[in-house]
Amino acid sequence: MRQPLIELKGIRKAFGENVVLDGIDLAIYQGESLIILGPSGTGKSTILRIIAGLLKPDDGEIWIRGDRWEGAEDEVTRPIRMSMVFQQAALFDSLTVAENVGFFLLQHSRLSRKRIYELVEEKLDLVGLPGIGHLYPDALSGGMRKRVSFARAILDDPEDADDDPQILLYDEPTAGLDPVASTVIEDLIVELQKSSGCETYAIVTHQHSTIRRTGQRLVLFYQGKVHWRGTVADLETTDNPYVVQFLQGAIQGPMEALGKHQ
Ligand SMILES: Nc1ncnc2c1ncn2[C@@H]1O[C@H](COP(=O)(O)OP(=O)(O)OP(=O)(O)O)[C@@H](O)[C@H]1O
Repeated sequence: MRQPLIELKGIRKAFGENVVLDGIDLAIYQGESLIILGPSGTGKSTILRIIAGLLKPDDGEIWIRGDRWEGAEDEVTRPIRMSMVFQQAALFDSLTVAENVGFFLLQHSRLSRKRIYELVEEKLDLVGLPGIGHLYPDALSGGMRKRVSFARAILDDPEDADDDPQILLYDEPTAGLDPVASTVIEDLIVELQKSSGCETYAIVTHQHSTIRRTGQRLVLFYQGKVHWRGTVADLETTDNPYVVQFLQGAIQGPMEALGKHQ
């Protein structure tokens, strides 16, 4: 059987009395796009932050390429580079677009500033925003800000092979965007899988178009547990009551319309 790039086993996380993840098993395989879906407040962003090493689980194991990973908060021992695109584009308003995209390399790499800005321009071109490096974020639309944050996520140091992102994690990449802007972002996600050098990604979303256009394998979370696993094609045929309710947006069903965490 294929070995997952990342595998989570029995992950548990509570905030005070609020048990958000209750024994989650999840695998991400090389080259796939995994969609984590489910209603609000069910721990989707929390699991992404645990995968990214931004949050430690209370219990459970994280395996990377078959080795147990214990140093979730220890950058030095991280055996894999992941990039995360946050729900809010999380750009610094006081920096130009180019400074935002190049931020990490400007701080940490030995590349010249000229070279970094060339790389920044290449990535801006890749996300369909050539020539906007001199602008400040407040001059951009929400969709453009998202695309800038994608450019930042895929920027790496070409002279440092260890710096290449191997997994991209997207937290609700199309939230708050109109249908046309969502389509642009969804196309970009699919395009980046082919052209950015990082072919593996996980996306948290509850937008139906994003699920269908960018997803391959899906897991459905509800109240801290996985209630369904399948493929995009399976969405058409499954009679799993959680999936049916989710797709129909129905109030009736196993998921509370307004759960205590929503
Ligand atoms: N740092 C934190 N401290 C306390 N509670 C938190 C923290 N982070 C998340 N939570 C709680 O954990 C639960 C799950 O949050 P999470 O953001 O993972 O859900 P989600 O499924 O991504 O929701 P949404 O779709 O609305 O973004 C919520 O009840 C949230 O309030």
